[in-house]
Amino acid sequence: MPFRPEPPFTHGATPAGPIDTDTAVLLCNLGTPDAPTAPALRRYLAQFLADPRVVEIPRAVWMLILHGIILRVRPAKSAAKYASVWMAEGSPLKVHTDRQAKLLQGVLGERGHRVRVAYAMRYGSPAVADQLDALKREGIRRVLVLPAYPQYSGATTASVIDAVAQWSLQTRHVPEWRFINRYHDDPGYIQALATTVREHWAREGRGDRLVMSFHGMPERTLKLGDPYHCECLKTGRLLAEALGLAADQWQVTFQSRFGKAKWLEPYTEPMLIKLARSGVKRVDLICPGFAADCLETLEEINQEARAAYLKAGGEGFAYIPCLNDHPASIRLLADLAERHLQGWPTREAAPSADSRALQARRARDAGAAG
Ligand SMILES: C=CC1=C(C)c2cc3[nH]c(cc4nc(cc5[nH]c(cc1n2)c(C)c5CCC(=O)O)C(CCC(=O)O)=C4C)c(C)c3C=C
Ligand SMILES: [Fe+2]
Ligand SMILES: [Fe+2]
Repeated sequence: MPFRPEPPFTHGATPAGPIDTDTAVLLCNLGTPDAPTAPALRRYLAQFLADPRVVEIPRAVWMLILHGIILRVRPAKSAAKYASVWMAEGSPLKVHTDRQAKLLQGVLGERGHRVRVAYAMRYGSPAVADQLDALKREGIRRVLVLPAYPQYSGATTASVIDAVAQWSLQTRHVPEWRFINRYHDDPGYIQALATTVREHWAREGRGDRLVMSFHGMPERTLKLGDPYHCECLKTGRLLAEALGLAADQWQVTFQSRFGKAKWLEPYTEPMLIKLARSGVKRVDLICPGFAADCLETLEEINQEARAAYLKAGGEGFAYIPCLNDHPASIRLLADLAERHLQGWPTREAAPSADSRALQARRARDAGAAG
């Protein structure tokens, strides 16, 4: 198999990127369509839903269902939903992730680290492989991969690792890698979530119940050993503890069911309807598993689930936004990165071509004198 062409290599040359460094942090999120249109959705869903990490049913059967039914029906429906949350600069997921990467670059710089921060999307653009190619062209030799998933799952975190591994398979000179697999119980993450809840309460008042809604997964993945469910529950418990909530003041639910199989329960929307019918008048809803607002939070929760709760008799529904570019969120990402960068020379100035040449001359002179 031919390898990707290597960028030209010159001994002693300084890295060619905007920062004189050979270390990068690659922030990776799920991905999103390029436009809120049926053709863009078809391209995006075809890539996303063909990932064997995402849909674990026999390939041949699934490809028939995917291409024969899902990609004919779903793109138009999903495009209309995306259109309802699209921002002037693009898809919310991409806009927030882009901002996170830029702010993270700034904070790590302020903390004295010379690192290049870039972001990539697992599906769609900017693709993981394209970003890794670009980083290599800038002279990057070490990459810390930070999947923007606090809770590990095979469908998300491991799929990002697959994309990096796939690129590695086609690359001659592979960088040094580090991966952050999870941060679901990281004190900084829990505190960042607690801060956004408290700020929300201070601004808008407090509901009767805090519902923590996580993206779902097929239930069988739990039985097959995926740690996702346990990590969601732990995040929920730690957040409730940080906020001093009693057992009847919070609960964890799972949203975004896809397909007909049983997914992790309780499902968010039916639970909200149940709460409304049982007399819980005001709920606050947070989605702790999403590092950035996206279709699943802005449309499915803040539009559809809100409407279902109010229709069932609820009187107040407050959606608490994802961490996005909140200062506590960027601090969290910087703390995570800093911890995992340890031992890599990000605090040393990368030697310039001149200083390397000087060192070489001194070594030569010392050799000649001795
Ligand atoms: C946060 C963690 C996520 C897990 C776990 C996850 C699993 C998962 N998702 C699907 C199917 C779909 N998800 C879709 C959107 C979507 N999913 C996540 C995150 C997780 N998914 C995000 C952040 C988003 C939003 C992307 C955006 O552009 O805003 C969609 C596409 C939208 C739609 O057509 O409804 C699908 C489909 C499966 C099958 C799965 C686990 C097996
Ligand atoms: Fe999803
Ligand atoms: Fe959804």
